[in-house]
Amino acid sequence: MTYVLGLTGGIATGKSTVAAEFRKLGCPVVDADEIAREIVEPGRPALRKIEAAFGPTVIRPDGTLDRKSLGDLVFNDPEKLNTLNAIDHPYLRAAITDALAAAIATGAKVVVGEIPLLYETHYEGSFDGVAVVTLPPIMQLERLMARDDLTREAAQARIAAQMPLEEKIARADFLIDNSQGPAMRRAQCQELLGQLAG
Ligand SMILES: CC(C)(COP(=O)(O)OP(=O)(O)OC[C@H]1O[C@@H](n2cnc3c(N)ncnc32)[C@H](O)[C@@H]1O)[C@@H](O)C(=O)NCCC(=O)NCCS
Ligand SMILES: Nc1ncnc2c1ncn2[C@@H]1O[C@H](COP(=O)(O)OP(=O)(O)OP(=O)(O)O)[C@@H](O)[C@H]1O
Repeated sequence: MTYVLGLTGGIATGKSTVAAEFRKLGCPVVDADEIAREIVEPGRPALRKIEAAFGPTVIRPDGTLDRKSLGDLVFNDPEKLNTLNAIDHPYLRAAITDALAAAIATGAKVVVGEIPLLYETHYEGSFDGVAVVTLPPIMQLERLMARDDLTREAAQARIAAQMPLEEKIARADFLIDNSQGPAMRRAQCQELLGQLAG
């Protein structure tokens, strides 16, 4: 039996870094951010709907989505974010479900679904358990500002666009503390895998 583990957390708490660790340890990982980029490739229906809803300024001259421009719009306006979610999420859900089924079909003992909005979009039912990657709020803000070259205000707006990390922590089945270095991260992933696959 495969154990299907959901992996989530706040923005920039380190989900992708932790997912990379699980990959190294042999687990197939389904990455919702990657799938979210695929469903808005040129020619896809979601991209046409986004252009119709947000106008031509969110499309680059080469026909691809201008992610920075759309991000600036939606992360500063909850109504616009709702509009984007209503367009994207049905396509996302279908693609994530297919990708998880394919990963489970490999027969791996543990399959990981890295889903930033796992709780916000009620994906809990797709998983046997959920691990939340945690970080003190000040470190989350600093890592987000540094990684995406955002001002404090822009970073705070992105954090505020998600369910508070505290609430995700309260719902979690497992916690992975990413405030320390790679050795501690690896040890926690190994321990969790041992628990799940054992
Ligand atoms: C708005 C977009 C174009 C901004 O692109 P950008 O390259 O700047 O960010 P990226 O996609 O790498 O996302 C970075 C992080 O932002 C957060 N985030 C992304 N989308 C959302 C959202 N709809 N609501 C809240 N937080 C979000 C997540 O923590 C994600 O890991 C992009 O995030 C997007 O298309 N979002 C809608 C799709 C979605 O819901 N993705 C989340 C998958 S669960
Ligand atoms: N233990 C750590 N120590 C220092 N920096 C770290 C650590 N783990 C991750 N980072 C850095 O923090 C930033 C956020 O990490 P990562 O991109 O994995 O977060 P994420 O949760 O996947 O983000 P998003 O929600 O945007 O997808 C990155 O720049 C990453 O290199």
